[in-house]
Order: sequence, then C-alpha cells, then structure tokens
Amino acid sequence: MKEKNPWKTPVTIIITVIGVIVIVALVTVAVLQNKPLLQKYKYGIVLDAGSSHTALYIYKWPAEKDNNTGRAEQTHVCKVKGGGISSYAADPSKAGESLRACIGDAERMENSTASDRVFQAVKETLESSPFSYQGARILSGQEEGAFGWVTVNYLDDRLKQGLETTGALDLGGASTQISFVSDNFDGSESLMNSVTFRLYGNDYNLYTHSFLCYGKDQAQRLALAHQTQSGLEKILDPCFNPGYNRIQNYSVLYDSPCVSNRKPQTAPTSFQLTGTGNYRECQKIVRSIFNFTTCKYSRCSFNGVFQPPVQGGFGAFSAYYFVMDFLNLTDTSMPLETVKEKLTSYCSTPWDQIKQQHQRVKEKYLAEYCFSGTYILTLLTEGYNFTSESYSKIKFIKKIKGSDAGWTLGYMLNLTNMIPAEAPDTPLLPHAGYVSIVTIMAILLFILFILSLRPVWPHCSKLPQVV
Ligand SMILES: Nc1ncnc2c1ncn2[C@@H]1O[C@H](COP(=O)(O)OP(=O)(O)O)[C@@H](O)[C@H]1O
Ligand SMILES: [Ca+2]
Repeated sequence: MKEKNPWKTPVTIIITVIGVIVIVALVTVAVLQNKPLLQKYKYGIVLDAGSSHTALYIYKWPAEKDNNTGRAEQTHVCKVKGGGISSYAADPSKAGESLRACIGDAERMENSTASDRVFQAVKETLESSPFSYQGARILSGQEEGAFGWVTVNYLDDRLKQGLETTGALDLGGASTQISFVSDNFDGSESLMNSVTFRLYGNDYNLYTHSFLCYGKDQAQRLALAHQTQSGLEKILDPCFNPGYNRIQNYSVLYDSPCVSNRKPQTAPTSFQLTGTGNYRECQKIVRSIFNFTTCKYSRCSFNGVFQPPVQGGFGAFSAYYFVMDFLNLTDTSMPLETVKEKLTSYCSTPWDQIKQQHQRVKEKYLAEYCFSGTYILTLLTEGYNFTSESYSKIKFIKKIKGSDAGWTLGYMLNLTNMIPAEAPDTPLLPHAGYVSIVTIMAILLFILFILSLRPVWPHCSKLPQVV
C-alpha cells in the first residue's frame, strides 16, 4: 500500500497555514509597534547679529527625541541684507526693518506648512514687540568660542560617541576665537581661558580664548593704523595688489574702539592708499599688530594671553573659510611653503588683472584677500603657534552635514538642554535586531509546535514500540 505523505494531511496543512499567519502577524505587529509614529519636529531659531552681518538660522529635530538620540540640523539660513546690527545704532527701527525683509524672503520657501508656522511665530514676536529682545543677549567671547566648539563636535558626532574632539577656529569681522581640548591644561594656569562641560557622560576641559579687535576687519584697521601713525597723506601698502588705489578718510579709519586711541594728533582729512603687493612686506606689517614679547605664563599665544600648545585636529570656519576658499588654499595637505608661494603670487598680481578675473566678487573682499590671507597665515603659525605638522590637521570648513559651522547651533543646543550631561539610556537592542529576534523566536515556536504533533502522525504508530 502506498504510504500517505504525512505533510499532506488536512490537519498539518491547517496547522502550517495558521503557523504562517501567526508568524506574519507577529512580525507585522513587531514592526509596526516599533516604527516611529508620523515624525513631528520641533524648531529652534537663532539670530546671529555679528559685527559685519546678521543671519537667521532655523534648526529642526524630531519632537519626541529632543533630549535623547534626535539630531538637530539646520533647515534654513537667511542672511539679512546690509551691515551688522551696530550699523543701525543711529536709527534702531531700521534694524527691525532689515530683519523683516529676511523673514519675508524666507516665507517664499517651497516647503510650506512647517516653515509657515515657524515664520508666523517669528513674525508675530518681532512685529508685536520689535524692541523687546527677551531672548537676545550679547555672548561673551568665551561663549562664542565654546559654542562654536560644541557645534563642530556635535555635528561630527564626536560628543555622543566620546571620540577625541576637534578644536574650533572662528574668524569674525571684529573678533576671533580659538577653542580646543588640551591634555596640558586643567584651567589652573589661567582660569579665564577654561570652560568645562559634562556632555553625554564625558567631561571636557576646554581651553578657549577670544581676541577682540583681531577679527579680519579690525585687524585690517590695526594694520592701517600702524602705517598711518605719523599722519601721512600717502601710504604704500604691500597688503594690497599693485595698482590698487583708494582715498581713505582718517576719521572713518579711526572710528573704532580698537584703534580710536591711536589717531594721530595732526593728520589731514584723508590719505591715499596705494598697493604694492608684496607678501613678505605685508607679513611684516601684520606681525606688528601682535605683541609677542610679554608673557607672564609658561607660554603664550600673543598679547600676553596664555595658550597651551595646539592639540589634535581643528575646524576653521567663517572668514577662515571665505578667504582660504577664494585663494584655493583650503587643502591643508599642501605644504606651508607652497601656501606662502601661492599667496605671494596672489598679492603681486596687478589689481586690474584681479578685477578682470573675478568680476562677480565684491570689490571690497577682492581688495582685501591679500591682507586677509597673510593675516590668517600669520595668526595661525606665529600667533597660535601651529607648525607645518599641526597646520595640516586644520580643516577649512563652511558646513558640516548641511549645517553651518559657527556658534549658533551650539548655543541653541545648550538653551534647549538638548545635549544631556549624562549618556542617555540606550535600548537593549537596535530596532532591526529586535525584529529579527522576534521573528526567529516565532519560527522556533512554530517548529516546536509542529514537532510536538509528531506522535499522532499516521506512520509513527507503525514504528516498533519500546516497552
Ligand atoms: N565671501 C567673503 N569673502 C571674504 N570675506 C567675507 C566673505 N563673506 C564675509 N566676509 C567677511 O568675513 C568676516 C567674517 O564674517 P562673519 O563671520 O560673518 O563676521 P561677524 O560674525 O563678525 O559678522 C567679515 O569681515 C565679513 O565681512
Ligand atoms: Ca561671528
């Protein structure tokens, strides 16, 4: 007699079908249960009113994860037209006006609903009380440096993972900041340069310093002030391209707290500035704006400011990036000697030729790249004491993963308590691992169930019985 295939009995078929349905159901439930609900976002807005410009940044992060694993990212940036907020001192209402233009522009963004709500809120706040800056305050230079450091390391995912951190170099118009973690610095030698954080369960001892008047624009004033001490009518400036010419008003040049006390007693209304385009000579002038001689600590950067030796990698942003990017010098694997040669060549290029080659670049920036490049190189190598080896560990950056490098994101993360001091509890298993385990368990259960039916299979009864 032909033996009946036990797998084809109706009972087994029904059990198999039910088993499969159970497994599918289990997996579906597991997947759905663990799938995040429709993603909702929270938004943060930071207005950066810098010395040379104002910008509005919008950040978003998953609403249910704001104290834990969610990541904040920049969704929009709007550069306010016109100069820095201090240029509105004589007519403050104009400062509000300039902001509104930026908001209006942003409202035309494509991604409507979320941004509409965000901007409506900003608009209402700003329109209802244009002079009630509840959330606005002046950051100290120390905070500016420290928040820039937080931004860079947060975006690089170095904080959560407890990785070695990256230093931050910010070059603004009025001031410049350097911040890094140093093994040789516990704050004891100079408390005012020390900032300590506890982030995601790790302690950080940060060295930070902000040099007021050493931003790109004020450094340029310091250099020009140095050259016009005797109230001359004409100066030959090696930091401008050959053939560059402009008339500069003395009062305008000295109208800044960084140089106002140096205004020559007797000076004509203005002087004529003529470029001679010589990198080496320009560097001599740039050196003269630093004081390298006084230092009451074990070691200093300049102007008697304590600084441990630079350590590890660095991210250099704002004007560091604008200038080095224009000069095609962002590749720091290029030896310092080559960088200097390229700068020498840029500085000595006739002004007419420069203008001809870069018709779209603002003339003010164009004229200043020789000075700015020389200043950046001098500040890094002679000011902060970067060597050719440590220089190669600098990265000139504008954005990290879509967000601008700068203090604003770090400031917002701090304000919203989005970086916990202690490491957040992580789930035992990642989502995929959880789903796999549930699936395997379900299959095992099913197999066990089938096996448990073995004794009732017809052919089994024919096996010899063990007594
Ligand atoms: N594309 C550019 N090329 C050269 N310089 C620039 C460019 N864009 C901005 N700058 C200048 O870089 C400096 C730093 O800019 P920023 O970081 O915005 O300064 P702040 O925060 O002090 O307003 C300013 O002097 C600004 O005028
Ligand atoms: Ca700035």
